Amino acid sequence: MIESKLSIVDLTKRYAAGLDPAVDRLNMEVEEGHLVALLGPSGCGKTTTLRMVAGLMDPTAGSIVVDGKEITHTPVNKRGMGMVFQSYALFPHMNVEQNVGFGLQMRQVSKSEQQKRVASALDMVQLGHLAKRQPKELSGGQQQRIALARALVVEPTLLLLDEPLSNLDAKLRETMRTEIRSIQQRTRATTLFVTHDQDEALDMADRIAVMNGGLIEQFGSPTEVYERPRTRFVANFIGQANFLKARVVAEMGSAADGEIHYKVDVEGLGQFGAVGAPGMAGSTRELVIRPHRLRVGTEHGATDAIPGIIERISYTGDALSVGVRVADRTLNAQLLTSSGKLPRLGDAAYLSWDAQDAYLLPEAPESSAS
Ligand SMILES: Nc1ncnc2c1ncn2[C@@H]1O[C@H](COP(=O)(O)OP(=O)(O)OP(=O)(O)O)[C@@H](O)[C@H]1O
Repeated sequence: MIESKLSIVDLTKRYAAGLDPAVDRLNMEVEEGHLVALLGPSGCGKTTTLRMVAGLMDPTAGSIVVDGKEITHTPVNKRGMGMVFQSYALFPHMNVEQNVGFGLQMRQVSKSEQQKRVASALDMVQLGHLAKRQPKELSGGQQQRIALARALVVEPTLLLLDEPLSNLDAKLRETMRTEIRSIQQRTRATTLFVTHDQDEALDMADRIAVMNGGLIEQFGSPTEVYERPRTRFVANFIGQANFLKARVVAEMGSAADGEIHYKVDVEGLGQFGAVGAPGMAGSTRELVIRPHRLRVGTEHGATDAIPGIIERISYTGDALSVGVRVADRTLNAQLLTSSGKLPRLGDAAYLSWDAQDAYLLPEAPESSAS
């Protein structure tokens, strides 16, 4: 068994008696060298969790274990963690290299060693040429890179990043994503990364903890949380999804990865193929289909294609996002703009999908009457 770098056990934070806990018995195991994204909507407890791991805030209950040692109440400066918090801005009265070297100075590293390590940390974020600048002479993106160098230079056992890209424009965000990921992979620093941006999490993380109301709803690889969401919340929060309430009529055989291929009945639309966990026959579930997995035909080709009308089109550059009215609902689909003849409002459209792209959620729908 692989020993976790970081174990979070029943971690709870209640800001005041009578308030709901901001973090509610949260459990998580982080493997050495992994980048884990804490992802969730505003107020779900991401920053509170990160601050407790950092030692900036005392938990109400639960424990934090790093390398097998409990550190729940260890003071922040004894934890050996690197942090980039928004509230932890660069020191304004120190130049770039003094900022980056600060942690080493505190640890009484020799002057010559400090110089060497600061230079290499600045190289890592490709800002060696700005070593003598003051923070106010740097752009927002450069400041964030310096903050990252300052966190990395102490070779932290854990790197904690709280929305480190939040103040950057879209283009720089993307560049910095790649940069942080490649630095993290080079240094193998185990990293917790708070974000509310699903694309950032999917792109950067080895594992994603999808949080909701102080709890982790799902912990898994980007592919798992995207392809096999455990709950409607996860399916909705990560990417876009169509939900259809479906009666699971019969088992049709085994699918990949221990899943079962089912025939399902979607009220008003007919019977279709889908996949899900074993044991769902006879129940009512929600079917999740990602918009780009819906095929949109212009002719009634497939026998089980669902006829509809294009009622909304929006252009996103590479793709057209279309709303297709079928019976009493609208399904969202996506078409590549390079895929030939594009639909217009009011056109007839025929929707179909491959069984493996229609996933039955393990969680029962809120009201299971179909
Ligand atoms: N100092 C505080 N006192 C009381 N409640 C707080 C305090 N700080 C945060 N909270 C509450 O705790 C919950 C979790 O807050 P937290 O900042 O951890 O969320 P978050 O997921 O990081 O949100 P965001 O994405 O908006 O930063 C929220 O309901 C918030 O209002």
